[in-house]
Amino acid sequence: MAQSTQAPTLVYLVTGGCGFLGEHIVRMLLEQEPRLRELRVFDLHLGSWLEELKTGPVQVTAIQGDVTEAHEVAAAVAGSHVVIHTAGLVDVFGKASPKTIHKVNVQGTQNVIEACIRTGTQFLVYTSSMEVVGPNVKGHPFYRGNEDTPYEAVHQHPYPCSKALAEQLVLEANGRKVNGGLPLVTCALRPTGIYGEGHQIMRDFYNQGLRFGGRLFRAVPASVEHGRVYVGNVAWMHVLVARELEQRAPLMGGQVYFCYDKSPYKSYEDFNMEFLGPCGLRLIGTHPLLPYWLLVLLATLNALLQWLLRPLVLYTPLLNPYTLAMANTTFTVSTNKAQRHFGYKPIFSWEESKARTIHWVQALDQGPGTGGHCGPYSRS
Ligand SMILES: NC(=O)c1ccc[n+]([C@@H]2O[C@H](COP(=O)([O-])OP(=O)(O)OC[C@H]3O[C@@H](n4cnc5c(N)ncnc54)[C@H](O)[C@@H]3O)[C@@H](O)[C@H]2O)c1
Ligand SMILES: CC(C)CCC[C@@H](C)[C@H]1CC[C@H]2[C@@H]3[C@H](O)C=C4C[C@@H](O)CC[C@]4(C)[C@H]3CC[C@]12C
Repeated sequence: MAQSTQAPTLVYLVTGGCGFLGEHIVRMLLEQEPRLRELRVFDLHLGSWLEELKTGPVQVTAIQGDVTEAHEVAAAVAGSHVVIHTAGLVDVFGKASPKTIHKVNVQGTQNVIEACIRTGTQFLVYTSSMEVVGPNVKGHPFYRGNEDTPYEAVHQHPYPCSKALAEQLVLEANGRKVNGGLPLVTCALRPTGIYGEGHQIMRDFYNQGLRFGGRLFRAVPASVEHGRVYVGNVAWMHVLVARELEQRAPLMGGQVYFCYDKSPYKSYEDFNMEFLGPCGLRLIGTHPLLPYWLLVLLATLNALLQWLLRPLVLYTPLLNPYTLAMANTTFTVSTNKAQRHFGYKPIFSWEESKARTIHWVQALDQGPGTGGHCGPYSRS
C-alpha cells in the first residue's frame, strides 16, 4: 500500500456501508482518500443512494451480502487492501434474539477476520463501541475516562457482550499471518453515542415529541453526563485510521481508540435538545418528572410485557432496564490517544456538527428525501 502520486490503486471494503455510520464512512472515503480506486460497499440491505455515487471517478461496487455467510464475506474481501468492518446488529430494545445478535456481531466478525487471512488482506479496522467498556451493570460512573482508565467492565446484555467478544477477536487477530505471509494489522474504534444525520433514535425522539404536542418529559437528571460524538467525525476517524495503519503498524496494530470530538458533555436528553430545541421541541422539567424507583418499575414492566407478548407481537419500547441504566449512568470520554497515535483532529467543529444535525432534523418534516441519510461532505 505504498504512497503514490500515480493513478489510484487501493481497494477498500466497508461492511455495513449502508447503515447510519456506514453511509458517512463511504461518503467520507470518496472525499478524503485520493488513493482509492475501488470502494466495495457490503450490506444486507443496499441503499438506492449508492447509485448516485457510481458516476464519480472511484469505482463503487455495491455488494448485497450477509456477514454471517463466510463465503459471501470471503468473495467481497478478496482483492481488497483494507476492510472497515462496521456491519453490526445494534439492538438494545429486544428487537432481535440474543442468538441473532451474537451471530451477526461475533460470528460475522470472525468471518471477516478469516476472510482477510485467507485472501491476503492485511488491514482491518473494526467499529467497536464504548459499550465494550461500559456503563457496567453496577452503575459505576466513567467520568471523562480514557483508554487506560481502570473500569470494571461487566456485561450482561447481548449487545455489549457481542461487541466485547468481537473486539477481542479483532485485537487477538493482530499479527496473524495472512495469505502471502505478511502480518494482519487490526485496530478497533470505540464510538460513544453517535449522533448526526440519519440517527434513528434522534428521529424517534423527535417524532415522540411531536406526538406530545412539542414536548418531551425529562426522565434523567441533568447531572448525568453521556458521551456523544458526531457521525462525521467518527467517519473521519475511520478513514484516517485506515490510511495510517500501514505506516504506523507497530504503534497502532492491536490498539483501541475511543472516538471523540468537541461535542459538549451533557445528559442524553439535554444533548438531544441541542438539536430538537431549535426544531420546536421543549424538554419539560429541570428535574426528572418521575422518581427513579418508578422509572425502574416501568422499565421492568416493559421488560415483562415484552416477554409475555413475544409470541403474539414484538413490543420494543424505548424504556427498558438496560436503556434506563445506560441513560442514568455517567459515561464520558476525555482522551487524545487518537491524536497522539495517528494525528486525528475532529474535521467538524461542534458548531458545524450541530448545524448539520439541526438541518437534518428540520428536513424530517418535509418527508423522506430521494437520497441517502446524509449529504456530501464538501465544505463551503
Ligand atoms: N449508533 C451508535 O451510537 C453506535 C455507537 C457505537 C458503536 N456503534 C457501532 O457502529 C456500527 C454501525 O452502527 P449504526 O449505528 O450505523 O447501525 P446501523 O444499523 O444503522 O448500521 C448497521 C449496518 O449493518 C448492516 N448489517 C446488519 N446485519 C448485517 C449482516 N448480517 N450482514 C451485512 N450487513 C449487516 C445493516 O443492514 C446496517 O446497514 C455497529 O457495529 C455498531 O455496533 C454504533
Ligand atoms: C430513560 C429513557 C427514556 C431514555 C432512553 C435513552 C436510551 C434509548 C439511550 C440512552 C443511551 C443510548 C445508547 C448510548 O448512546 C450508546 C450506545 C452505544 C452503541 O454502540 C449503540 C447505541 C447505544 C446503545 C445507545 C442506544 C440508545 C440509548 C440506550
